[in-house]
Amino acid sequence: MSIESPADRIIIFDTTLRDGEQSPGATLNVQEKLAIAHQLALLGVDVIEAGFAVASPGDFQAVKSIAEQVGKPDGPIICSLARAMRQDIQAAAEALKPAAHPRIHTMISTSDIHLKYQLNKSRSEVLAIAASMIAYAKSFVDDVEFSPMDASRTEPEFLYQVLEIAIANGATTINIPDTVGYCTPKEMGNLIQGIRANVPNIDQVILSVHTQNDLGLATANALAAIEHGVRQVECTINGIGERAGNAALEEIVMALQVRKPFFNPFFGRAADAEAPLTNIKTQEIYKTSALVSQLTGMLIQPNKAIVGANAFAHESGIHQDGIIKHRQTYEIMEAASIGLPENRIVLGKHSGRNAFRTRLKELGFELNEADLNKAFNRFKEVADKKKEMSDWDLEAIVRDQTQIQVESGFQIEHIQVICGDCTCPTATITIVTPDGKILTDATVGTGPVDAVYQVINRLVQIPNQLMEFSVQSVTAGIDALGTVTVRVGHEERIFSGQASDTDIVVAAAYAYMNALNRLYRYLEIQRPPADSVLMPT
Ligand SMILES: CC(=O)SCCNC(=O)CCNC(=O)[C@H](O)C(C)(C)COP(=O)(O)OP(=O)(O)OC[C@H]1O[C@@H](n2cnc3c(N)ncnc32)[C@H](O)[C@@H]1OP(=O)(O)O
Ligand SMILES: CC(C)C(=O)C(=O)O
Repeated sequence: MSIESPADRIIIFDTTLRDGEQSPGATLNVQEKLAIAHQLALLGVDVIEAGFAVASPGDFQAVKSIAEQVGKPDGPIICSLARAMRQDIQAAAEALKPAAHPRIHTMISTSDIHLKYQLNKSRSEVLAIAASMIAYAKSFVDDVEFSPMDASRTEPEFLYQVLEIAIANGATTINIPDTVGYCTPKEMGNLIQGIRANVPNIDQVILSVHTQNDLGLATANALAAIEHGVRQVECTINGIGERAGNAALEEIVMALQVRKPFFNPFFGRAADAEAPLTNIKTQEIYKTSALVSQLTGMLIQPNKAIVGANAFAHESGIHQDGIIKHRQTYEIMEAASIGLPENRIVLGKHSGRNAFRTRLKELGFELNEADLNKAFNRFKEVADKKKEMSDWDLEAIVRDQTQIQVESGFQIEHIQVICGDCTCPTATITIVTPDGKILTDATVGTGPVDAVYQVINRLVQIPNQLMEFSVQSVTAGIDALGTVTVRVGHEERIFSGQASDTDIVVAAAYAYMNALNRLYRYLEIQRPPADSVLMPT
């Protein structure tokens, strides 16, 4: 893809795989990052920030694989973050080599508080580093983005000076981060206005904004920046990211779509102009959101704008009355516009493979034969226990069955649990180890889940701490599928796992095993063979 006339629309820079992955516990492996990157390309994002190549061998490999497999000539720009340091820029350039459109995103702090306490550098030193490192990045790629970190708390005159030097040394995108989510929308507008008025040549580069959500203002700040001339926004799916997260892609995109007549004049268009303000295929939003939530284990709060379970639900009588009479009395957008499946009942235990495949296709899932068979077998098992199968159930089944399996992990063979108010909860579990051994053990616990987790721990023997456990019902009704999400900690890292079943104790066992398999895989990569050098030195 190319960005020929950035003034005409908003460039969507997705940083789910970089800033989003900085959410505690959202660690993704390379295959998971690739799956999300493919979906982001389908969604139509312009730029994918695939990671921070120097951060770890895994991040380097993820950027490289995404550059190879998603960074096609007609695909998005693939970007890696790099501190304003030679080793970071070299790692980014190396990992991005296979991309048709590579971008290096380099950054250095500019606020006095960061200079004094973190970098221990003077303003003139920071100016010199920014100039030389942007020029260095430019020696590898044409497309260089520069971020003055903590820009919103930087003294404006110094910020203007840094940006002027960044442009003079070849930056093609200037990104303004509100790193600690401190700005209000009015201040953000003034900041952008000040930059546009005081930085020479600023209109020759793409002006971008990166807003954090510490005060819940990330989307509002991004929209305020757009009103003042910013043409790229950095955002993440479901708003995940460091601390309280980033501006949510789906909120910005839908605000620009639903309120197009309001935003059009800021692009020099007539209020009723029809062309979209982004390249996003909004019907892919729901699917992307669900995939990111599943793979990161970051649940979506039910009242989350656009993608929350309640976002299109009408509970109260007066609202329902209005909706029945005329939808738009209480709805400003249609669920279908974000690709939300309608809760229609379509299939049951007597349905065949053809109807199953057709319905999945309508829901946007194109499965290969092996995945289709796995999902169909599971569908039949669930349909035996559950009278009505909704689109939501089908989706949970497909995601469960086709989720990226951690290679060489532990598999649960059988699980049996006895519990009740006059018995000691007891779990018996058989697993297959990565090297093919079959092991069985049993124990009692304070409750069925405790018993199951104790047995799994005894069988798997990977030290870990259960940090979070949650159960969500996929649909209403006593026979609903339950989705269990767990997070386990090991030293400084957190790993998540998810699984669905009509029996939530079974779902809990599989979710825990999924998380432990991720931890197991992580521990395996910590011991790479001596000849595997992933990062340039
Ligand atoms: C606002 C943001 O989201 S920025 C992105 C944040 N993301 C991450 O940090 C995730 C990935 N990070 C990492 O894996 C590690 O922090 C690494 C690999 C980058 C660096 O690891 P380490 O070398 O162990 O350094 P550590 O993380 O302890 O400290 C950061 C160092 O970078 C320096 N630094 C921070 N930002 C910059 C910058 N933009 N340019 C140059 N140096 C910088 C700090 O001053 C500190 O250096 P010091 O140790 O000499 O004081
Ligand atoms: C790297 C920059 C853009 C960042 O994430 C921030 O400042 O929050």
